[in-house]
Amino acid sequence: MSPKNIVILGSTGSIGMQALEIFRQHPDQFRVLALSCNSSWQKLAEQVNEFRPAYAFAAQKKHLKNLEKAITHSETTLLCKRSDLLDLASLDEADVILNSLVGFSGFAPTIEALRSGKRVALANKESLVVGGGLIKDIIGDRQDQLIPVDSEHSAMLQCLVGEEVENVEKLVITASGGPFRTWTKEQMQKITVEDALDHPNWSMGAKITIDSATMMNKGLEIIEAHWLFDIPLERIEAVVHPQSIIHSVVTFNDGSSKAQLGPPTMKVPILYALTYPDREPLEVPRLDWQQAFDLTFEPVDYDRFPCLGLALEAARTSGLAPAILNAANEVAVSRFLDSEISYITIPKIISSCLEELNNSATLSLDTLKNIDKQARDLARTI
Ligand SMILES: NC(=O)C1=CN([C@@H]2O[C@H](COP(=O)(O)OP(=O)(O)OC[C@H]3O[C@@H](n4cnc5c(N)ncnc54)[C@H](OP(=O)(O)O)[C@@H]3O)[C@@H](O)[C@H]2O)C=CC1
Ligand SMILES: CC(=O)[C@@H](O)[C@H](O)COP(=O)(O)O
Ligand SMILES: [Mn+2]
Repeated sequence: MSPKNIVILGSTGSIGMQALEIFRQHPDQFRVLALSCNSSWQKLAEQVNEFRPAYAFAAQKKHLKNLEKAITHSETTLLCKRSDLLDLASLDEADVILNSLVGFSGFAPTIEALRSGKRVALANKESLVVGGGLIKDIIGDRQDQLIPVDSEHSAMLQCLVGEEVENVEKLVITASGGPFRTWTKEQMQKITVEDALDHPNWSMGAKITIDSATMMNKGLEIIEAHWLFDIPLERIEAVVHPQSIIHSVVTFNDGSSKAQLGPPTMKVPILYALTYPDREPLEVPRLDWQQAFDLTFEPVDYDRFPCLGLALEAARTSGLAPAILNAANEVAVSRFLDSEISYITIPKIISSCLEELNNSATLSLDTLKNIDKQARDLARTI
């Protein structure tokens, strides 16, 4: 079989780099067609020198000269215009677009890739949060155009293979509970950036790590599951599972439940999304069933983690509310990472934006870009 041509949008991030590690294990199966970064030009240059893609994109133009100098061959065309990123998302030669951009920056590339008929391996959950309805309209019944990379959604997809969605009673999405699972409200007043970046089970980019610490991540993931699997919000529930070994559970209408398990590594869901519906061998740790280990479960505490409730409320409101939630969250997380606001201020900013901004409009790329900007501007001032 000829190798699959892969475009990685966000190759210098946590998901992008893990995808490249997989390609090192499978050099005959994947060909890197394009890579991209925002500002990490040195990392991108190293990747370009190793994988020799046809294209490389840096979102920040000021780094283009440095990038050019650091690249040791002439096989790669360097790009930096915003529209170039959209062109990469719809390259004729591409078999799969791995969207591992973070935040709203990943939304337009998802739309562009899907509109041009490409298969998207989607790590960028924010795409479905802000514009799930729009995305569903584009793909129609071509469900296999959009394959989740997110570990819980990959787990659900693996449980759903061979099943009818009509027979699904409930999706149970597991949450590690993050670094503050056992902290009291009083302790949570004094959370530092370092505390919040210390995820117990996963090593990820800064934004999603803070989302896990506030449990906004689970709210975003419930919305993501709702659009991916066409299951009403009230039939999706979160449960805290501190070991992150069961990645999610699907319960069927005959009372049977299926779960997908494995030690926490994103390489499994990344590879599955790139090869779906097939599987390929992968060198990652296995569960050792001869060693005793505990799998425990706890209910979610909506009082200590208000971001989760805000996400569900925005999802129920629908319209532009999830896009407002997302933009306000991105700004609040970035301000927290810059030590400008405290951890407990994050949900307050999001809540104010949801209250103050008008959430009714027809969903389109333009209305979503417009509300994203409005919510960001407001969130910066609170
Ligand atoms: N990491 C994980 O284990 C998991 C991640 N996800 C999801 O995957 C997505 C990526 O996460 P993760 O890899 O952790 O994120 P990272 O922050 O590690 O990487 C993000 C990537 O996007 C690039 N980027 C950031 N902003 C822009 C922009 N404005 N324009 C163009 N490129 C940009 C970054 O470039 P640069 O390096 O130059 O900044 C980097 O390549 C997120 O949506 C996250 O929620 C889902 C499940 C697990
Ligand atoms: C690895 C992955 O998919 C993350 O989204 C992870 O789930 C984050 O951990 P939490 O369960 O703490 O949100
Ligand atoms: Mn996840």
